[in-house]
Amino acid sequence: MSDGLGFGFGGVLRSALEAFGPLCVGIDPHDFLLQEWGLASSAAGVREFGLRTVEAAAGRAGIVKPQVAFFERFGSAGYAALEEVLAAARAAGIITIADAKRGDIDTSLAGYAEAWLTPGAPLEADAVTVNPFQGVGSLAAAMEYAADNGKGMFVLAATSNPEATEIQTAQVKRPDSTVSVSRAIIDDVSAFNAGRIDAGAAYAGAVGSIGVVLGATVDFAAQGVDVTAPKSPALPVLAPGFGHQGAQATRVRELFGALTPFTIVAESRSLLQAGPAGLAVAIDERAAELRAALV
Ligand SMILES: O=C(O)c1cc(=O)[nH]c(=O)n1[C@@H]1O[C@H](COP(=O)(O)O)[C@@H](O)[C@H]1O
Repeated sequence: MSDGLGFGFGGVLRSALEAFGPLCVGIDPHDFLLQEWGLASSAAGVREFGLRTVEAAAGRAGIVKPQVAFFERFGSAGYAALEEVLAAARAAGIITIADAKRGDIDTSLAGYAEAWLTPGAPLEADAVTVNPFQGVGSLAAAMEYAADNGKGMFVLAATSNPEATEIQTAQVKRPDSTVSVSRAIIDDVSAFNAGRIDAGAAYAGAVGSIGVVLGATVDFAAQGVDVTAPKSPALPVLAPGFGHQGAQATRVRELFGALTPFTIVAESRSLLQAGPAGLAVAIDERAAELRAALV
């Protein structure tokens, strides 16, 4: 399968963004939300929560992001619930990002890539979040696997939580410069995407299969992250931190600058707290606000 030229995950993402705008509905069945929704804190509860969220998102948002942790706490029954939620989203034509934040040495990470990104696998998603603490190089084989299968990955680079600043602003020596850890991760992912495009086949509209996670609460300038120049191929950005964590979705262009066209605006609690009866309206309202802000 080709990628980066509009046929792989980058192409799928581009179509979803064109059709629905950048809103990604997080599926985070916290206990307080299960209670508010009148659901049990159980595998059956998270299953129902996930399926109802997919139903509300269908035709309103192009992307959902189930937070694997909230399903995993119920063991195999929780995973069975997650499989159903992922399948329902796929059947509804919604892009799925499994928020599993996996990281390990390359051979073990390959197992995770197989679990989440193999077409037909029980936990098949369109993309998975990964943690580069063991080095972006440890992700290389998995990134190739993703791209070969028309799938995507989002590599944590500048995360939304305040505790991350110390490690992510640490300086890394590169041949020509010294850059922050966040910047180094973004550069490495961008280099991977560029390398997947055949030499001489540069295509102005290409979108990479591998993206980065950049939290909307981060001060990018202070963290050495450059959002002033577009990447080629375009770099998909998963941007949590909107809504409950304080960033305003309507400020997406101001915050993400040249990266805005492929920035995914992810919100979980701020939408989900509308409850099962109000969720569809909440998604419609946020999607419309975003479309208006991006005109
Ligand atoms: O990878 C993520 O999605 C992620 C990265 C990050 O830097 N910060 C962050 O909050 N997240 C996830 O995004 C979601 C945010 O949820 P809300 O704060 O309720 O919108 C949670 O599932 C987090 O695990």
